[in-house]
Amino acid sequence: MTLSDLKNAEEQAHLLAQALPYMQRYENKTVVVKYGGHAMGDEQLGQAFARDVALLKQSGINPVVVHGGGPQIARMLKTMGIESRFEGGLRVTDKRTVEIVEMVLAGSINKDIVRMINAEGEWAIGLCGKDGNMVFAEKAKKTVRDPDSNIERVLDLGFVGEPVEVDRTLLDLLAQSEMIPVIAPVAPGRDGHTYNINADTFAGAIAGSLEAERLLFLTDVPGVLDADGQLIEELTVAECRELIENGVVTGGMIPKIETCIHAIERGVQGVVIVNGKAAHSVLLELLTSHGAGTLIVP
Ligand SMILES: Nc1ncnc2c1ncn2[C@@H]1O[C@H](COP(=O)(O)OP(=O)(O)O)[C@@H](O)[C@H]1O
Ligand SMILES: CC(=O)N[C@@H](CCC(=O)OP(=O)(O)O)C(=O)O
Repeated sequence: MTLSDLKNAEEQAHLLAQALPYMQRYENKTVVVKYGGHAMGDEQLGQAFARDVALLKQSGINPVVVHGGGPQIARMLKTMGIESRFEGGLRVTDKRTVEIVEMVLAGSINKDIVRMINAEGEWAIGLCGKDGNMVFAEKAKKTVRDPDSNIERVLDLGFVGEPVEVDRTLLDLLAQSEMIPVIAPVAPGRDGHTYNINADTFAGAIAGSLEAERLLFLTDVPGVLDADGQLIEELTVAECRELIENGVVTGGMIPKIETCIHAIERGVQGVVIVNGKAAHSVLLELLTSHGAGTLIVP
């Protein structure tokens, strides 16, 4: 059952009673929600997501939204006639591409999410890593192993960054205020360049710095799927590594899983990958006994 299905006060009271222990558990705690580009696009679902975020804040929880926008960037690049390709789940980003990435992520998508949360009566504030010196990045140093020769090769991904410094000052201030931060994964380097950071990686860095109680990934699949396409409800870090190595996890799921592993190793209490295409997946995951998706544990 979703909140929108509720028809009468009795049902609402029942649901509230069920949610109360969970609300108390997360009270004054930080929950980082990574809203993936594939989970976006439908206005009603987007508004349901915004309502969930607003409800968390109203319940005394500290929600921090980090968003992606891969498909939206792809559309804009196509319109502008710019070719784009991925290596190991990351977009190879040249100078022109990083400008479009910043425009789409820190511009239109960020402000659209802010608009939707504000429409729920809250005060969202749209940011990226540049604001308040929040995040500094370095050029990503990624390698891939050639499956035939087993030789490791360094990838030059251009202006793809990895977050190397996170300053939580601004986010701590916002946590004590009415504001809900909505953050785009773009950050400057100390070298003066702007870097495109995978939104999962960025969300992991923010969650780690804030010592978040939970990190939730909203994507377009029910969770991590096995080789037969069945949902895996719980995974250990070792099992995650195995799934990447044997090729069951590919594409955009690779940075997501890698982020989960890092986040767990840095002390984030729980990491969950859920279906952002199901209405109110954030509330259902956090505030009901039937949490959905894949839970990653140490
Ligand atoms: N084993 C797997 N289980 C689930 N999804 C997978 C798996 N391997 C690859 N994927 C892909 O990962 C995608 C989610 O990552 P991504 O495209 O980056 O989404 P988002 O925009 O939400 O970050 C899924 O749509 C799916 O195509
Ligand atoms: C380096 C890199 O790949 N950056 C991503 C940033 C957006 C993103 O991660 O969006 P999703 O969460 O929707 O996939 C990109 O350019 O697509």
